[in-house]
Amino acid sequence: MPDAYLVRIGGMIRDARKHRGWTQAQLAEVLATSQSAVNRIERGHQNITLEMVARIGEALDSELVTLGAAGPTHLRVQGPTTLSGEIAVKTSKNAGVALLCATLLNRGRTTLRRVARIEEVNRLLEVLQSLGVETRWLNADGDLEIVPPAELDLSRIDEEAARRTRSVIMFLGPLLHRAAEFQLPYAGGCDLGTRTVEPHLTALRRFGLEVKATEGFYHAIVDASVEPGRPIVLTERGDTVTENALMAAALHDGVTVIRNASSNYMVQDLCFFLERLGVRVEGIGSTTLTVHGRPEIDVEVDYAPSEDPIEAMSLLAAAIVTESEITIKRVPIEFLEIELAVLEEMGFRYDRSEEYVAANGQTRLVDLTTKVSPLHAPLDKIHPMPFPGLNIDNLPFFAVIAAMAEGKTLLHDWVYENRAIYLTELNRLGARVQLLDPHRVSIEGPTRWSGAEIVCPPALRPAVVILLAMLASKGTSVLRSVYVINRGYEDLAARLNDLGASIETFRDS
Ligand SMILES: CC(=O)N[C@H]1[C@@H](OP(=O)(O)OP(=O)(O)OC[C@H]2O[C@@H](n3ccc(=O)[nH]c3=O)[C@H](O)[C@@H]2O)O[C@H](CO)[C@@H](O)[C@@H]1O
Ligand SMILES: C=C(OP(=O)(O)O)C(=O)O
Repeated sequence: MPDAYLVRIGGMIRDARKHRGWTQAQLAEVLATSQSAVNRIERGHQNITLEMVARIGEALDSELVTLGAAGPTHLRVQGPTTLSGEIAVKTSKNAGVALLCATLLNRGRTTLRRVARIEEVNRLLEVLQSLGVETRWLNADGDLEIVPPAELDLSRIDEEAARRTRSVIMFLGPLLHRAAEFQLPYAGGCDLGTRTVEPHLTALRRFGLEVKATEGFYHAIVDASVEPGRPIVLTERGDTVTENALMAAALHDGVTVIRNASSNYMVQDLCFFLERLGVRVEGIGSTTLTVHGRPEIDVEVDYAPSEDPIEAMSLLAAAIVTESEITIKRVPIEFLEIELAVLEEMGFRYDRSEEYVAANGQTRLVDLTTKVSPLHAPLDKIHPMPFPGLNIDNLPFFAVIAAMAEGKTLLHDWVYENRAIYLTELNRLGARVQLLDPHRVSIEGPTRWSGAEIVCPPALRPAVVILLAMLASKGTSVLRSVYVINRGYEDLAARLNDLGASIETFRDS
């Protein structure tokens, strides 16, 4: 079994080589070694000296190892670009983070397959490690092994990592069964305006959890004698609140009914995972979930979360803004149907393959091939709804799509206080986005995009939308401080480059 650090170094070398457009044989020739040696190095199957790392870095013109604290990363984009070829959608950030939290329910070893190697996952792994959980990447495919300690050390939680994620809030559900009293740092994440935690606290109170917010911490006290009894009715059909309630119910020795539950993709993946843990969940995919909990879970479990509908939507938007034909493989179609229906109404044409099943054995996937299509604005406004509506995280992509369409499109982002405001940054690239109020933008297309330098807004999806518009923009664009993109996308720049984009990653010297 290769060591995790060798796999990581191998992965970095493979990425840098692909970025250069070299084959393994070409790299081997420059290093005066064999193609099979390069193959072993990239798979983490060969011990590698520092000198070799330095030689490879030099050959690939890539800083594989940096000393000291690295500054923010930026992207330089040359446009306009036409994309071509195929790209496969990675597994979802939001199922990934829910499943990482859910591993805290299990005293046994959990293996998660093809987890997206994104910063949000990295931060949660740091938090888990700080509690004494052993985590290990098994290979370059993103298979991840998680082994909990006999007792979690909640006093040593990595605050800095925790505060950079929103998902740490989902530790509450599993932890309330493992400690009578504990503290969690306030959840952070994207700056989308105030995001409430009240629905989480209301739901978890039914399991005896009382939380006081003091000086940057949630101070939690658990009364284990409290049982949910009658059905838990969520005050919002939110995704993470549903997941928190599900995880609390999983270790509750009895049957818990959750009403007004989200039936979104990450919730479904969590339910399938809970079933693998031996927790029966009835009503998966509906808004009433009945959970048959177990007082103790100690199993060896292997699970493969499904593909990310938001990444699939991002890639559709990339094809549309660059007027390109690409094939997007492994699209979780059941979570993208409304988006595609709206796009069709706007004139978008595409081919879709027969359906096939994701590695979780449940989610239906297709391959989509985009066609260059003249678009027009839809007659009605575009607005998101909890699943099965148009996904809340997909709404921002309609800004860049609307900018390509003839006419005026109204987007109504009722969900987040700040997010629509960031879409006006597209104006710096030539778009005509008018902010009508903090939640509504009117976008007039088509657009003649031209390059500009923009600092990433502190929100994942709007930041990606700007990057996609840069692909279509004439000349050089610079997108500064892209951590926020790396929070939710693995190697996005390199993968777009594989489709023909020209994006260079750099740091301030
Ligand atoms: C880790 C994770 O899975 N994150 C997702 C999850 O975050 P999460 O579940 O944390 O979303 P929030 O609880 O912040 O909900 C998003 C916003 O929608 C509002 N709201 C939500 C449901 C509802 O029925 N009524 C209502 O008003 C909330 O008050 C909030 O302002 O769901 C969001 C909404 O799909 C997505 O943007 C996030 O990507
Ligand atoms: C808002 C998002 O994520 P998070 O809940 O992790 O902040 C998102 O994925 O767009």
